[in-house]
Amino acid sequence: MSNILECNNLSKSFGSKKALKNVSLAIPRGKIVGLLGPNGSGKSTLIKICNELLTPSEGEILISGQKPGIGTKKIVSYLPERTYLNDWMKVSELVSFFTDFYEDFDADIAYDMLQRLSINPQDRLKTMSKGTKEKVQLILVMSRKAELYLLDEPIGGVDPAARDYILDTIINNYNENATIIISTHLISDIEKILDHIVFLKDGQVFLSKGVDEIREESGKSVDLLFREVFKC
Ligand SMILES: Nc1ncnc2c1ncn2[C@@H]1O[C@H](COP(=O)(O)OP(=O)(O)OP(=O)(O)O)[C@@H](O)[C@H]1O
Repeated sequence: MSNILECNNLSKSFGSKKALKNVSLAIPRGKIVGLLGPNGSGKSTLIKICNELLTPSEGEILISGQKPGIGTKKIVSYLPERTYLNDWMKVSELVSFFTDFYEDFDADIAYDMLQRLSINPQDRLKTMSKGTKEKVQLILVMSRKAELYLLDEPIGGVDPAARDYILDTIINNYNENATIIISTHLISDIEKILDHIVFLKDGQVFLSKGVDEIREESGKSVDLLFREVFKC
């Protein structure tokens, strides 16, 4: 089967600023991938190109063999770095909205995860703390049966005690043939669930490798390797 994501010599410029430079990547299906890099290294730019929010300056990106567009929106579930949901809505209304909007949305899974995380579906988003809003958004995104999940900074506002629980909930609810790409700075929290990592440095791929391979070759955790590679 084809790779879920392929970038071929992908570049993106904003004026004279090159946010991505000749990025070539192949991400197979069924993996949990950490898209890691310091501030400004191009992570969100890459994710936005996957979602057609930005267009490449050069090169191409293919999702399941297709350029980003209507076809790929059906198979990609995207959690943006900033919330886009109407915060006057109740969680139950958001679940209905997603049910109407996405054919692959499973409301039962969403309600099950909400219950496990003790979130009342009758609460309005605007009355919730930042971390709880993040949980709701993540639950909505992960309740689709997508082929590719793109999560841009999913758990930054969630307290450390709840992070593991959320990660477990995600892992137990998603389809094993799907791929999850997670952009995050919380590497130590998330590395136990990662199969593969991509390090971006100044808009270029510095490293793209299996996590087990990294540990075997270097004897280091991903978190430690990141701190060494990107030492200020
Ligand atoms: N709309 C834009 N206009 C101009 N420059 C931009 C724009 N969006 C991003 N950039 C620049 O592109 C580079 C990559 O930004 P990007 O947001 O992709 O980084 P990131 O790795 O997601 O960073 P962070 O970890 O801080 O979220 C940065 O230098 C940023 O300033």
